[in-house]
Amino acid sequence: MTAAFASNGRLCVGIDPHDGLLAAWGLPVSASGVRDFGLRVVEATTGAAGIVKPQVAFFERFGSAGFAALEEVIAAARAAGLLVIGDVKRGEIGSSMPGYAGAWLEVGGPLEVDALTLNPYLGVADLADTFAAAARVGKGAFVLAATSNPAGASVQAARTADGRPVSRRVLDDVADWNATTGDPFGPIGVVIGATVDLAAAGLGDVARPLPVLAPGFGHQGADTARAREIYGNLSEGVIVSESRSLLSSGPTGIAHAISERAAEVRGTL
Ligand SMILES: O=C(O)c1cc(=O)[nH]c(=O)n1[C@@H]1O[C@H](COP(=O)(O)O)[C@@H](O)[C@H]1O
Repeated sequence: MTAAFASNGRLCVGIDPHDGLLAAWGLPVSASGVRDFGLRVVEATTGAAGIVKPQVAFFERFGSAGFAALEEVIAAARAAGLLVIGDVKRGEIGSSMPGYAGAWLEVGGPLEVDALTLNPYLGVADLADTFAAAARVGKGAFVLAATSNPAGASVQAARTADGRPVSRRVLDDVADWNATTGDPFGPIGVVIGATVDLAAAGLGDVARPLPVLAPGFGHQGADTARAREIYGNLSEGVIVSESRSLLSSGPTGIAHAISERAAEVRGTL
């Protein structure tokens, strides 16, 4: 992860082709529209930032044509040297997880990404084989711990039997798993929204560093300039992720917007 930060930086550009953005970019709300949108974002990111995160939901809605579009976008990003985080938010009982691991982590597979987002609602232990599958091929995953949406706290701030909030238990389980690999700083990270009050979520005093995918900046209200202040101890692992705040610059303005934000992230983190 340290090497990835050095080569690809710590700004992640979200590829979220909302209907309104497609219209603003002069693209149809269709599989070809999301394909062209994704390819243009990849082109704009190349040379300006090093990580992209396609939001699979916006592709999946077009069925097989949407997945074909996503395959093209992922392939173009990887060919350009960008790291790709598949925002798929998958999570299943352990016996079904190999299906997802095969889909997103298999080397040479059509949807191969460098890391994917995982939902721990069925228990972090049932994700462990997927963590191992990722680690074996030099990939990673980000497990939802404290999400940026206000509704998330209703579950994530609840206390587990030992008194820890769910969000803290998820983070601790991920950090414990990383420790077994001999590389405590990854390969598995957590998602913590920048809109979250870390102290209230039981995350204010984490002593072990780990990768943190950090959405919630820009459109959802958090200020990128405050990233270090928001994440405190966890700042060393933070990847700032922004979608609409960059994508709304339009096809002609986005490359410049990404460059500026990347410089801001470098200066802040
Ligand atoms: O896993 C994510 O990326 C994610 C987690 C979270 O807690 N909050 C969150 O907004 N996201 C994703 O990050 C993106 C945020 O987009 P913007 O609000 O437009 O920057 C969306 O694709 C969300 O699904």
